[in-house]
Amino acid sequence: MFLVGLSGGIASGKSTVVTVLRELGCAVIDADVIARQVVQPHLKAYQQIVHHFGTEILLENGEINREALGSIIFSQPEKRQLLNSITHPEIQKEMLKQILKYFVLGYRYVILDIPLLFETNRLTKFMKYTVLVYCPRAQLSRLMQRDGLAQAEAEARIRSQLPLDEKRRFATHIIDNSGGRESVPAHGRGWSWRSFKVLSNPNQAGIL
Ligand SMILES: CC(C)(COP(=O)(O)OP(=O)(O)OC[C@H]1O[C@@H](n2cnc3c(N)ncnc32)[C@H](O)[C@@H]1O)[C@@H](O)C(=O)NCCC(=O)NCCS
Ligand SMILES: Nc1ncnc2c1ncn2[C@@H]1O[C@H](COP(=O)(O)OP(=O)(O)OP(=O)(O)O)[C@@H](O)[C@H]1O
Repeated sequence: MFLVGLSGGIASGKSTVVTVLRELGCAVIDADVIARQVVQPHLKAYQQIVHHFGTEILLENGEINREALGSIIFSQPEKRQLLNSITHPEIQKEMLKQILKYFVLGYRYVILDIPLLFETNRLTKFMKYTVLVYCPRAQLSRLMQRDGLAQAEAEARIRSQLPLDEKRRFATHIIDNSGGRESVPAHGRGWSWRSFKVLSNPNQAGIL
């Protein structure tokens, strides 16, 4: 079995690409989904977050207030580092379990959607390919629109990650997601594999 790492900047279109890959029958493991699961009340990461960030970052029902935690960690690098050190080991353990599940099910390729793949560089050595979803020009406006953020907040989130052009140097394959939805042929929810332009794909058939 081969692992394929899929990454990109915040709001560059990873989930949109993943929707299409899932429709094509690919096995996809989503780190953002797992990141939500591992901070459910009373799990280890939850307890550590409350210990370090205080009960002010909790909602009334005891769950983590993601908006409040986000506004702390995207503006304070040392707090971001702290949150990463709490959550990443738990996320990686759960990813490993899911990889094993797909291995047992007989999948030849498993796609790992990991926003911080290139920042957490040590994971890339396990990947057969690394794919970057790339859309530098539209990223800021898509992020502001999707999350209802002011420009300064959206820019802080983008700055909390490696610049797209640096990530680009590490990726074996690049998917250009600059094209708008209107350029996409009517299909399903409006997306198809043809929506995206693969810029460098020596082995595209191998991925799919
Ligand atoms: C800060 C949190 C609470 C914000 O939650 P929210 O629901 O608003 O955003 P969501 O989780 O959907 O993440 C959206 C995007 O933000 C970016 N992002 C998330 N965490 C980080 C981080 N620690 N550093 C840089 N970018 C990040 C990613 O591009 C991600 O796709 C949440 O992202 C979190 O718990 N992050 C720490 C865990 C983590 O590193 N997740 C990324 C996957 S490994
Ligand atoms: N080609 C496109 N044309 C227009 N809008 C797009 C395109 N691709 C994605 N979007 C929109 O941009 C926003 C960000 O896309 P998406 O959520 O897929 O990004 P992401 O990389 O998964 O984000 P995150 O890092 O926050 O998880 C969404 O609102 C999505 O609908």
